Amino acid sequence: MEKTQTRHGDAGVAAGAAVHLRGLRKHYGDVHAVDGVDLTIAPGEVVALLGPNGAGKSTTVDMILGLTKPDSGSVTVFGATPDEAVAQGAIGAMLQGGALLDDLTVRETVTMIASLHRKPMPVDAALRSAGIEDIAGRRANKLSGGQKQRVRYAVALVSDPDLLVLDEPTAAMDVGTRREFWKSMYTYTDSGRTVLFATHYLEEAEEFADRVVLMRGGKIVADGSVAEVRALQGGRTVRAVVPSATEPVIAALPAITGYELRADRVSLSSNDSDATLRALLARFPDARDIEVTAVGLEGAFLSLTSEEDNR
Ligand SMILES: Nc1ncnc2c1ncn2[C@@H]1O[C@H](COP(=O)(O)OP(=O)(O)OP(=O)(O)O)[C@@H](O)[C@H]1O
Repeated sequence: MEKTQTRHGDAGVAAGAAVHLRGLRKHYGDVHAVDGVDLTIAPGEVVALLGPNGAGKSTTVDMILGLTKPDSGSVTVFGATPDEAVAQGAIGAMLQGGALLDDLTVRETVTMIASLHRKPMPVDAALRSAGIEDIAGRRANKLSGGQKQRVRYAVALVSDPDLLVLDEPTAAMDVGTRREFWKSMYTYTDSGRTVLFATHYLEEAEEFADRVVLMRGGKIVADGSVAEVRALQGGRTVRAVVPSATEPVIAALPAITGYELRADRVSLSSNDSDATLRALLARFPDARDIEVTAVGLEGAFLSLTSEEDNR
């Protein structure tokens, strides 16, 4: 829970934060795209922004980058306005479908962007980090979707920014390319830089983020470490093969919040897996291949983003 800040205290927090959003709002007619977001990201944090389609992630990202002006509320990036932070090269951004110039090669594209910045990293270092040295001579119109994404990543990186903001960075990448991409991100975050990325891939958030911010209907509905957000949706899943299972008995097992019975396979959602498992074994001694797993981030995501809008 965030504490109420005094004017002076809030200014102090804002100055020390990588990203500081306070009372941020953006409405389009009746659509409350972002509806009162408070968020402070400390330098060095790797934060995943999650939420279903239309939750307000891109609009939030656009306001952090100064591409969209809020209706009300404030945004600071390392204590400066977004425009100042961008001008200083402090923010690198990789946006969904950011345009690339078809006639330029990959190297020319990255070199051109580097020339716009005061203290860029060497172009070769950016190409290497993005894993695109081997296609440096290729024109943008000859690249696959995943390769284009990596060029956008090199473009975001070349100013050597302290904050990287990535909107669905791996959307067009295959599984192998995604792995490579995140490996390169590790190198970047190891040096203490800050990353905010919006994603639809929960496993990416689970694996790479220190912190998960879950949005729904323009508001933040959960914010914490992966383990904390997962724990908001307590409970476990008990799976077993139960040849003699019958639906009425399964449905009456203690502590279950849901069940599925397919042929002889039983899957039980439980908020006390010990009690459920004991009763299952007592009723069905032939139960075998038993598995108890914690509800993943996906379970928390689904439950937190699909509840009725009653907040
Ligand atoms: N320029 C705009 N004009 C009107 N409505 C907009 C505009 N931009 C966004 N919206 C609306 O604001 C809401 C939030 O959109 P936003 O793109 O921020 O969501 P998102 O969480 O990024 O979704 P997705 O996962 O689909 O990218 C949506 O209902 C969207 O239709």
